[in-house]
Amino acid sequence: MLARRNESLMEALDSSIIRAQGLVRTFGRGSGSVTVLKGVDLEISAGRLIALKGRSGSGKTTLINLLGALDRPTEGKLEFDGSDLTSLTDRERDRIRRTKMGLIFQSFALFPLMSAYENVEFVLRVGDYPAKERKEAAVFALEQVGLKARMHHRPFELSGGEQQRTAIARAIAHKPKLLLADEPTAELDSKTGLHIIKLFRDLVTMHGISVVLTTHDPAIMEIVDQVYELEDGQIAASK
Ligand SMILES: Nc1ncnc2c1ncn2[C@@H]1O[C@H](COP(=O)(O)OP(=O)(O)OP(=O)(O)O)[C@@H](O)[C@H]1O
Repeated sequence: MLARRNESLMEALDSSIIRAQGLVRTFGRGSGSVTVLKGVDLEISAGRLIALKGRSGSGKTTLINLLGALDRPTEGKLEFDGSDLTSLTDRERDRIRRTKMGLIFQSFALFPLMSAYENVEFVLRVGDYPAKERKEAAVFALEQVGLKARMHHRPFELSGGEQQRTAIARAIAHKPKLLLADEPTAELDSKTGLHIIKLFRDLVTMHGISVVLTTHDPAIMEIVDQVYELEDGQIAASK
């Protein structure tokens, strides 16, 4: 029994959560158009902590938006957890994003008048979770990010690191398979930023979540499993 469970865990870790082939993203039309991604190939296994780097304007956010089904590629194939994201309707893509992905942004984007707990619970409410499950899931997520003791505080009463922890709790409360984080440490000092990355590492290790984050910070690149660099619209593994 245990052996079988280990086997299925290994299979889960071996399988790809993201498969991108020849992703192209062009903005605008005609002579004013700009092609930011020019054929990105990327395969990300389940249970990995991945950093995406590249100079400003290289297309990191553009790529994160494609992976998060917030935007569609101009050309190319993009599979998430076995589903071909390019062939789905907007509604189906929304459902996959809401149930299987968590998104985290640089600016935390918390509701200022709600406590940390209410911020997390509200998103579960929008996702139609039954009331009892919402409470348990919200408290569990806040516990995981080390914020249970402060969960009834509002964002302005929390430090930047605690606000980002709240945003992470909100992104993991529905137990997603993939977390996408666009410069999640940009507004934090470097020590707090490293704590946040260690939290991502724990989530990857304990729950097999995959995390793809963008960063400019070399210290963070040291900690992740793999760094990919965007250059001239294409991607190269650099660690
Ligand atoms: N909706 C859009 N319409 C037109 N151009 C866009 C659009 N979105 C992004 N771009 C352009 O695509 C390029 C890549 O932008 P993107 O935000 O993906 O870069 P980035 O690597 O995340 O940069 P930074 O590190 O500064 O955040 C930029 O030149 C940007 O102006």
